[in-house]
Amino acid sequence: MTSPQSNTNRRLLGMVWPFVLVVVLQVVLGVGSLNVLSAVRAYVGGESLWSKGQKDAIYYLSLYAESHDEADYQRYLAARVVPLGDRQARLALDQSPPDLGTASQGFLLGGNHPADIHGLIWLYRYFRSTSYIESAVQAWNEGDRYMGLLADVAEALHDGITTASLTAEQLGALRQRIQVINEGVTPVAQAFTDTLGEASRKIRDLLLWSNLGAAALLIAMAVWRTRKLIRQSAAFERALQLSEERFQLAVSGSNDGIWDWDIENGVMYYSPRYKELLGFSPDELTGDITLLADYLHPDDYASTIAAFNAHFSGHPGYDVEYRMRTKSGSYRWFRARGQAQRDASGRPIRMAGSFTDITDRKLAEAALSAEKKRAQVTLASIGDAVITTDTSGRIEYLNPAAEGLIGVKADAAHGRPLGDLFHLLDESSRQQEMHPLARILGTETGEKTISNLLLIRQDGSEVAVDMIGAPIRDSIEGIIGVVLVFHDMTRERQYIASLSWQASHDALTGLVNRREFEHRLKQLSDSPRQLCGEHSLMYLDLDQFKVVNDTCGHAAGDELLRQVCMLLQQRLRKNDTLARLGGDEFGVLLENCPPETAIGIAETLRNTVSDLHFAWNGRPFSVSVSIGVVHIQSRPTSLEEVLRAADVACYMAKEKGRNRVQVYQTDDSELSLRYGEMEWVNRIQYALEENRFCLYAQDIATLNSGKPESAHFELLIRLRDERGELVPPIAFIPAAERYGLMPLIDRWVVKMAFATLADLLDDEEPCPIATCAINLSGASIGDEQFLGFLYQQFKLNSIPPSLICFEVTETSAIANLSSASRFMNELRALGCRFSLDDFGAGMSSFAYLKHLPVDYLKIDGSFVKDMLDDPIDRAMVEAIHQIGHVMGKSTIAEFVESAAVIEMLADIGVDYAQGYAIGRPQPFSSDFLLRRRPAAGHAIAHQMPKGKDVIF
Ligand SMILES: Nc1nc2c(ncn2[C@@H]2O[C@H](COP(=O)(O)OP(=O)(O)OP(=O)(O)O)[C@@H](O)[C@H]2O)c(=O)[nH]1
Repeated sequence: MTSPQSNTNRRLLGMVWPFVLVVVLQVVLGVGSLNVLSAVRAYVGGESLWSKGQKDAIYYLSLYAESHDEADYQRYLAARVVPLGDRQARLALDQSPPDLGTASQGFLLGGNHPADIHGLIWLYRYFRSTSYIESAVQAWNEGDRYMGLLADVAEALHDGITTASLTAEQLGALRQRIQVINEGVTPVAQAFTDTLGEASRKIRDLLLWSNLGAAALLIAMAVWRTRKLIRQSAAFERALQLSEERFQLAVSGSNDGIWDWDIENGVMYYSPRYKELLGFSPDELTGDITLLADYLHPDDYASTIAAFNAHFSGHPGYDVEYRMRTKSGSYRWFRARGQAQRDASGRPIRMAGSFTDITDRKLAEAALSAEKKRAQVTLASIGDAVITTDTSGRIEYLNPAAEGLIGVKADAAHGRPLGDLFHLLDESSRQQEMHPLARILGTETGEKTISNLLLIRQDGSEVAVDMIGAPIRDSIEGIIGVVLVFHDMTRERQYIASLSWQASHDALTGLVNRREFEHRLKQLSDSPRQLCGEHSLMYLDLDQFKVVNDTCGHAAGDELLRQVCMLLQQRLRKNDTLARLGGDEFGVLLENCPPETAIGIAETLRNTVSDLHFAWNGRPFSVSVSIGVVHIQSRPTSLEEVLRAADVACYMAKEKGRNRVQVYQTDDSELSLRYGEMEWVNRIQYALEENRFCLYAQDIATLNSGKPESAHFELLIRLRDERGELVPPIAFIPAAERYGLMPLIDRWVVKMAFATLADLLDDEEPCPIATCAINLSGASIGDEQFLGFLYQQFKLNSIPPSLICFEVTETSAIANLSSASRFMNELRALGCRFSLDDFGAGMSSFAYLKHLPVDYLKIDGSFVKDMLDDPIDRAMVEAIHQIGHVMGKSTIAEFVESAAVIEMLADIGVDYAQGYAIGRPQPFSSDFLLRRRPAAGHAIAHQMPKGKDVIF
């Protein structure tokens, strides 16, 4: 790996090498020039010595020729050493190869400075053939030739002198020759000098120009290189700018912040976007790396520092997610990524990176994770078995319900093919089912619901299941597996069986219920057997059953019902159907049973019940049953008719004193009457729909003053029949009571009465009414919904409750004693009053009276009517009045038809009287009410209850 330093050096070298080259060239040129000049100078100096040596040699030889002094000759020899040395050097250099040692010696002999020897040799060797040097060498050669001639002369002269053989002429000739040589050598020496001088100048000029040229080249190169560098720098700057722009674009496009940490100097740079992400402006948030610690979420501190340390110690890349506090104080999630720059020793010196807001991603991840957890918890907690497989059918996941269903733990099942763990059969055919995957992946939508399967486990045990399968798809690979959901149907099957049992049976007794009974009866009447068979239907109703309930509670009643059922069942044939039709009513269907046998069986059943010794908590009860019998074959009729006939027959049995069997006879007039009663059901319903009921009011007078109290009256209902004739209540009330229509009639009465009263009360005149008495049936009192209806009506019409007195019959109040007294107490708390109608008719009355919170006792008309003639009736009236008074209740006598009766009642002290002698019933309307407006100053003040909104 190359270090950044060596990279820098290489780049620097790449930039400056041309300069280095030129400088080196310049230096080489300079050094060469100096050498050349130095050598030229040495040659000039040498030549001077050479020339002087020549001249000295000629001079001393001329002197010797005259003086013949050996010393002069020796001087001549010494003087000629320099030219001879130079000659030796030249000749040594002219050899091939040159003899450099001899040449050096020669130059030294030539008197040259040893430091110049190298330059002399170098110049001669390499510039020998250049024109000026060559000319100089020619002159040097020529000079040496003269020195050779001089040597010949010197030798002859010395020989002649030393041998004294020399003649004057010879001497003269020799002197002449010396003179010639001197004359010949002088121009040569001059030429040598000139040539060298010229060469020296030329070389200097040459070197000068060379150096100038080199300098010019250097400048040119410097200019060229600088321009190139400037161009490169501009291009580099452009590229840098472009890169910076791209970087900025990328950064702003990525929406990331940037941080740059100069580790060595501890300086931290945060980009404006970085600061913006934390909610700061660009000139806020300055500081070093410690700033991170201030804003970092305490829980993320350790992991962030660990990531830094890991990266510094060699882990590639720094990538960490943490929460940071923003300027507003809230925390957001960020992802910081970075890379450290290191020095040659690997020590981090700088670190920079990006800073991304990942809060949304984190929230999405958290939501996804919560979703996943929810899905996992859901899968773990749902009752259905969920199995997922890959596309080859190998199991990937089982939820706990699936583990339970197939009897294999998820770990053991993982990776195994489905077929290893269980297989599926069609429940009815027990044929092997196609592999679920093949069925799911074979369909177009991929979803498949298969019901009625049997899942066969590894151990062979079976479970009834329904299966829903669907492919699992992802957005890349398409189908990646299959999910199978198995619903264990075992409980459903049991539940359905139980439901169907419950739908057709009575839970208390286990007998078939009314629905099933009617179904069987219908099947029988529809079947061909009907034609050839004789069947009978019985309707059984226990006598005074509610006495058991009222005195010992419902548990006792239930037990009695169970015991009666058991006994009845024992007395019936196997194919007979005994059903509980409701309450204490039972039905028996006797198939293929002649009338006489049926009557016999009915008697047996009656006797069985009356023989039952039922006791609860030691208290014995005598139990009996009334039975109505219908022979079905006797008159082919509809199912409803048969049932109604049996009901009517049973009713007649009750009417005749109970504990008896009554056979339905079509010509029985009593039965026909009851039967006709049923006709009223439809007529009443139509009358309600068509609003054909109307109200009459009958005055009730106070007997204290002997005058009727105009503002006290009882409302009486009438029905206008289809032909417009008035029908008295006695004609339809029994039917309405028996067939459950009284609550409807009561509601109609209350609505109509309240609306009429409201009209009058709207009037600003004083209220004329003291008491408006309204009859309520037994079915309505004690009914919570009816109570709610009354509250609503009071509120809707703003009727003061103290205006209303509800009349209930003694029998209906006693029949539902506890709920009736609760009902009365609630309304009395509101301000309403109650009177007990037909009092005395029941004669169990007095016992119950103290439990009933009534204000008035209405003495039954049967006692009042004949009291003038019948002392017993009179005594009854007196008794009722006295007991009523003792209990704080006012008394009202009904059926008062004469003034004598009024007088007698007044004598007894009875408080109020009602009857024809007081006033006949009149249509109830505003006129009726206005006629009863009291004299001024006698207006009746009725209080609306406090907080009536709350109460109503
Ligand atoms: N213990 C108990 N009582 C029930 C059940 N269903 C209805 N009853 C009561 O059975 C009684 C039926 O009374 P009725 O048949 O109207 O009157 P009764 O007292 O039998 O008098 P008669 O039929 O006129 O002889 C009512 O008091 C009901 O509340 C039940 O499942 N268990």
